[in-house]
Amino acid sequence: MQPSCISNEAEEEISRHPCYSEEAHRFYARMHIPVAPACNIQCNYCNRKFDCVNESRPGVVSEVLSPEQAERKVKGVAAQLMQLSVVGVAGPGDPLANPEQTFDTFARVKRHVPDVSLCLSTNGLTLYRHVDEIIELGIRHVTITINAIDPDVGREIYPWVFDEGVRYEGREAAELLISRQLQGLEMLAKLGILVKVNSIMIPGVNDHHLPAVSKRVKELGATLHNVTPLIIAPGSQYEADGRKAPRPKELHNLQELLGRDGMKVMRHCRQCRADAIGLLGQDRNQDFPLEAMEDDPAINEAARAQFQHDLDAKIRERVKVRRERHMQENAPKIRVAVATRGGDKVNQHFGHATEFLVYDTDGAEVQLLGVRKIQAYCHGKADCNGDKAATLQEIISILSDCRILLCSGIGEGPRASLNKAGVLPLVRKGGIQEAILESVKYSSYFENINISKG
Ligand SMILES: C[S@@+](CC[C@H](N)C(=O)[O-])C[C@H]1O[C@@H](n2cnc3c(N)ncnc32)[C@H](O)[C@@H]1O
Ligand code: SF4
Ligand code: SF4
Repeated sequence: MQPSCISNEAEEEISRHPCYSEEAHRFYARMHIPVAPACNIQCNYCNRKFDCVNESRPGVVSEVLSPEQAERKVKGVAAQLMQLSVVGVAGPGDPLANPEQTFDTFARVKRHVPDVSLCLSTNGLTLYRHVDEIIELGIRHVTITINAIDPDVGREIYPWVFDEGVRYEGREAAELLISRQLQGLEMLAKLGILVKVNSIMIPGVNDHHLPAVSKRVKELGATLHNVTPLIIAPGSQYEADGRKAPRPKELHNLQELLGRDGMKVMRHCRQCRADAIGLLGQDRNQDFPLEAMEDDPAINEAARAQFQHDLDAKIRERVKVRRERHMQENAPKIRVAVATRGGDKVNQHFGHATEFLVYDTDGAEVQLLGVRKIQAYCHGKADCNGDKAATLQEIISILSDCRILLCSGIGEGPRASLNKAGVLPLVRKGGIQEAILESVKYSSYFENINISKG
């Protein structure tokens, strides 16, 4: 199969995968199973040791599961969560640095919950060695994190790589990793596997290099490019170096640039934990404690199929309406930030938000621009109790191009500060799209705010 040729079967899988399809992410849930603690490389941004309940970022988990425990948990979740469509292994380390646990887990999931898609997220170092297992198990989605294709850039990201008993450092380490990543990508794409490439935007290291990465991975058959911002992980090398996360505008500009070059770009990544369960942005792991899982729960396959069939119809209808209402490129737009815990609803108090979804609207159509994390929350402070005033200023600067902020509640202090900064906070509940359109109409500001600040 040609890399760029997507079969009907693949189209259908994408339409149910919350990460590959922006529409699916409103309705379909994924489950990450944390069965892979070890890693075979070091990235300067990653620290899996730091554990903090407030943290929601990749590499963080409450507990690592054995394949037996993972099976129990997946069965329990599938019995309760009808919209579960994807089960993936994404850490907390690298799934392919723990191949026995990873593939044993996938085999169990396939046996007991055959209707879910399997998904794997890896740094790609040993991918080429596992292609047969991936095909055999029917794993249809693989994510490879590729931050550089130039070893001189890569050496600033990866201090070491460990392969077959040998530790590589410096340029040599980056060279080996990059060649393996590109090799694995090409092999999988040629076999019709849907490959998503993750790249972390690291200002001053690879930000200017990512268009070249995007071009190369597209040539090799990647389906989707997911560029996410660096999160300054406490205890990481980049924290010690004083590196900074990119500004939302810089990330947005880069995503736009890659999109213009013809790559399909993911904009709704929530940079989930390695044990996240539920709709994107709505982590329900705490609702499914392992101890509460039954030994052999009844999974009603017919009910799951009917439920998902109805979801598909809803998605098709939304896509049709969106196409009809397609937002005019040059129409004046209003930028709206939304505090949400997921579920496609305005349901988060401003003070509890750790991220905002940002949309543009012309008053008739609503378009997701991306996710903005609040970096200041756990910004390298071991107790996560940052200075409140500084945190508020950071949030205001992150939302400064927005005209309206929708949240389920907000205190008087932040309300006044946001107002002063030209962002109108409105307390709303319910569906995001409806709330955005209603708030824009409702607002007597409408005439005054019909030109986007962004
Ligand atoms: C925890 S990793 C697990 C899978 C695999 N080890 C990998 O790196 O691709 C999942 C994703 O989180 C990203 N990630 C880890 N730490 C991060 C950080 N501090 N900032 C941004 N992305 C990060 C990784 O680069 C990867 O794309
Ligand atoms: S490859 Fe993944 S798990 Fe390993 S150090 Fe990098 S981000 Fe962390
Ligand atoms: S981290 Fe991004 S790509 Fe991975 S499951 Fe979450 S939203 Fe999807």
